[in-house]
Amino acid sequence: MKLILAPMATLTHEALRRSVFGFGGCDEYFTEMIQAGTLLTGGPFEKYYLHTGPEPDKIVWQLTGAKADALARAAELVAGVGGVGVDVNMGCCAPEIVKSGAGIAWMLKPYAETAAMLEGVRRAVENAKPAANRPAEENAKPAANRRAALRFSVKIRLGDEDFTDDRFFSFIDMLVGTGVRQITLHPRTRKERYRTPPRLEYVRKLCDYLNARGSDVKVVLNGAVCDAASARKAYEIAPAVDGIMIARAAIRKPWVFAEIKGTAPEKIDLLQTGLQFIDDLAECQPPEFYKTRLQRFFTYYSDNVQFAQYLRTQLLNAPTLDGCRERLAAYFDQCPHERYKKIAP
Ligand SMILES: Cc1cc2nc3c(=O)[nH]c(=O)nc-3n(C[C@H](O)[C@H](O)[C@H](O)COP(=O)(O)O)c2cc1C
Repeated sequence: MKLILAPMATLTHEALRRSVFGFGGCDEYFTEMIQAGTLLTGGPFEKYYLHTGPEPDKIVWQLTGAKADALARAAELVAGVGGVGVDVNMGCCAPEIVKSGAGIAWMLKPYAETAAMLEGVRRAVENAKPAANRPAEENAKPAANRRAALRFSVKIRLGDEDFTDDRFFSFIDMLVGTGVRQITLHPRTRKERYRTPPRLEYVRKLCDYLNARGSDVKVVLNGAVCDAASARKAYEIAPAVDGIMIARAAIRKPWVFAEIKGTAPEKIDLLQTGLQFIDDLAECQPPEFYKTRLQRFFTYYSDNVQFAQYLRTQLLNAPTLDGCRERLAAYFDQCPHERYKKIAP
């Protein structure tokens, strides 16, 4: 069973992937959602969304957008860069995204419209040409020997508040009909956001439903997995899943995948891990993004210490990367016993 880093806007960029990789990595890394329209118009920061390090062959591009045509063209572009797959975000509930017609809005539109968008993206992924920045050896191979086309997938929720099993599974029928190869289910409704526990039994129902129809579409479970015990429990609920996807816990603990695999070190140096993240951020992101990316990361990462709120406030108000480094070091100078976090075997 695969362990997968979830897509998280402003969080799952190369610096965070390097942190995860530093503890042994995971099986696939979803990028943060990439705005299809903006990617195509080629803004000054778009190149940063196309970083693939540190494990380019494990990248899954996640796209968001309200326009079918832009999504298809962006899919062709990212698929040309390489990686494992291209995913369409159909679960984001942020009001501005939904209002624009993207994210979960695709679960609420007439099926014909959503199916047409998905078919366009699938064709684009299948037809993508290798880009100039693919390794020359790959491009030189005869077409038949080149890497297979990237996988085409979607990430969804259960739907809107009035969702019913019938409606959910007829939506799944539509997805399968478009040639989707993998479905990640975050089993909450639009309004539930993160308030109620995810209904993981729906992941099992989805596996059973597809299995009963002889479908080979893969299912990935996402929601509230944060350590080995919760991963085990999730897997017991839905043993036919192909993978477990982790979002917030991977920011709090970039070692969470190692923890689940039983390969984490006995103790984690919280200072060194935090400093390394800041160094990687400086290398992988433009200065204009430092502040928001630092804030997002340390909002979660600070949970590792006793005075989390104090550390968070200190770091969120640090004016520069150096200021952030100094404040992080100062915290562990004051609380040296907190620097090393023990990982339960
Ligand atoms: C800060 C933040 C940003 C997110 N951005 C995205 C995104 O870009 N695309 C997406 O499909 N889901 C996004 N999500 C949802 C997560 O991928 C995931 O579905 C959700 O957090 C539940 O998983 P978890 O319980 O492991 O955190 C985001 C979640 C958070 C907290």
